[in-house]
Parts: sequence; C-alpha cells; structure tokens
Amino acid sequence: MQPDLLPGHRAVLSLQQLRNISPLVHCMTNDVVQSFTANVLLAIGAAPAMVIEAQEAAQFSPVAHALLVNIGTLTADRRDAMLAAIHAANESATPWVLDPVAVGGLTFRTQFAHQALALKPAAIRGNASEILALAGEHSGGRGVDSTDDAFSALPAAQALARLTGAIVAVTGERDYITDGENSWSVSGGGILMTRVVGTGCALSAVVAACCSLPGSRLDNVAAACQFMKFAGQQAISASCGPGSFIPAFLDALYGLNGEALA
Ligand SMILES: Nc1ncnc2c1ncn2[C@@H]1O[C@H](COP(=O)(O)OP(=O)(O)O)[C@@H](O)[C@H]1O
Ligand SMILES: Cc1ncsc1CCOP(=O)(O)O
Ligand SMILES: [Mg+2]
Repeated sequence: MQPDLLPGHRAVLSLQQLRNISPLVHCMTNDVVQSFTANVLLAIGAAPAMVIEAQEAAQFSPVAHALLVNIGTLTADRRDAMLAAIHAANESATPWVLDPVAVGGLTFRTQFAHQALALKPAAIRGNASEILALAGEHSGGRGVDSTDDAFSALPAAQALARLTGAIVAVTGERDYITDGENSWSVSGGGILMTRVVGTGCALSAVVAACCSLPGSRLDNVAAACQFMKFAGQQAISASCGPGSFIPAFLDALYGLNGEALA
C-alpha cells in the first residue's frame, strides 16, 4: 500500500523553521556536486560550508547545525576525515546524514557505508538501488543511477530505518520517507531532475539542513523531499532542457513559499 502523501501544512511548517534558523550545513560531499549543492542550500535559505581536511572537519561539525557525508568520490583520506567529523558530530549531538552514492557495486565505499551506518546517522537519503544495496538486498544500479523503482525499495528502507534508527528517504518518481513504522510519500518533480547531475546529492544536503529543525524528524525529512519535488516541477515548467533547468530550479527554491506549498 502507498503511504499517505505528506500534508502540505507539514511542509510549510518545516519551510518556516528552515528560513528562520538558516541552518549551517557542514558538507563533506563529492567533487562533482560541490557548487550545485552549495547553491541549492543558499537558494532555499540554508548556509553551506565545505570543510574537508580531517582536523578541520572534526573541529567544524560540532559547530554546524548538521553534517552531510556523501561518498560519491570517496578516497582513503576523505574516509578518515568523514569518520573524524562523524565522531565529533556525535559527541556534540549534531545530526548527520549519509548519502550512499553507488553503494553496493564497489567494495571500498560499501565497506565505509556499513562502517558509517553503525555510527548512527540521523537520516539516510538514496535512490532505490542504493537503499536496496545498503539494506543487503538484491539491487541493480548503473554507476550513480538507480535501475530500481522507489516503491519496491520501501520495505528495504523500512528495515534499514528499524536497524539503524535513521529516517530513511528513498527517492525516485515518488519519494518515500520512513522511520520504520510510519511512512510518507512525496510526489512531484519530473524526469528532467535526473538529466542534470546532483539533484539527489543536493537533496541530501537539504535533508541534513532539515534534520536540525525542531519537531518530528520524519516530517522534516519528508518536507525536504517535498521542497525539491515542488521546486523541480516548477522549474521543469519554466525550462526547455537541462541547461535552463538549473537556474530555474535555483530560482524556484529561492521563491518557495508556504502558500504555494500548502
Ligand atoms: N522519474 C522521476 N520523476 C520525478 N522526479 C524524480 C524522478 N527520478 C528522480 N526524481 C527526483 O530527482 C531527485 C533525485 O532523486 P534520485 O534520482 O532518486 O537520486 P540520485 O540523484 O541520488 O540518483 C529527487 O528529488 C527525486 O524525487
Ligand atoms: C556523477 C557522479 N559520479 C560520482 S558522484 C556523482 C554525482 C552523483 O550525483 P547524484 O547522485 O545527485 O545524481
Ligand atoms: Mg545519488
């Protein structure tokens, strides 16, 4: 059975809090999406900082409102820096989010992802193939892209949430967000969102921002997914291909307002 859609008023509440607090998000993300991720956070009203040196990362994560760990271009040095940042974040109760890019097919990042899972992420955001792989189930995946359907990965997302205590968001044509017991679905967006690089990675950064907000973490993570779906859909209407989508998407995130979301 499809979970209920996140009610509009829940997304509105999260947007108000996001704009009031403007969370500072410590991003440890991949080389491909640094600038896009920073621009998405700024456009929506949060504040990015990409701090990656191990000693600085451990110093910075306790100061930030949230930490993003994205394994898209993982190296041994980055793994060490990420672990240092995660441990420091946990000591200061800073929520951290895992984006398990292309987990499953590649051994080094898969080992790291499992090591990180034991360190209690507040949320995990991935495409369907990534969530299936992380949950130890048979999955497809083609490089960083999913070949599985998000709804088919919902049981794996629920199992992963119960196992780790994280909110798990599995994205695709519809997004599903679960704490293992309760789940929301989020609709919107469009296929053009998969024809530019970094929408998933940037969503994970927005998820991190929303994990720092007061109230229900399940609802706040679902709201993050709703912001991106909604802005994506608006941007698709206003653009004619990937090139014009990106500026339209940033404009739509900047212009998100409660009235439209509700
Ligand atoms: N077929 C689709 N239709 C509408 N939105 C989509 C579709 N596929 C992905 N999205 C949206 O694109 C963004 C990135 O999701 P996804 O492609 O699943 O992640 P990733 O980029 O990590 O593979 C999310 O906001 C998701 O909801
Ligand atoms: C193409 C690519 N290669 C390594 S990380 C990365 C970016 C993936 O971005 P997203 O998961 O948001 O599509
Ligand atoms: Mg991804």
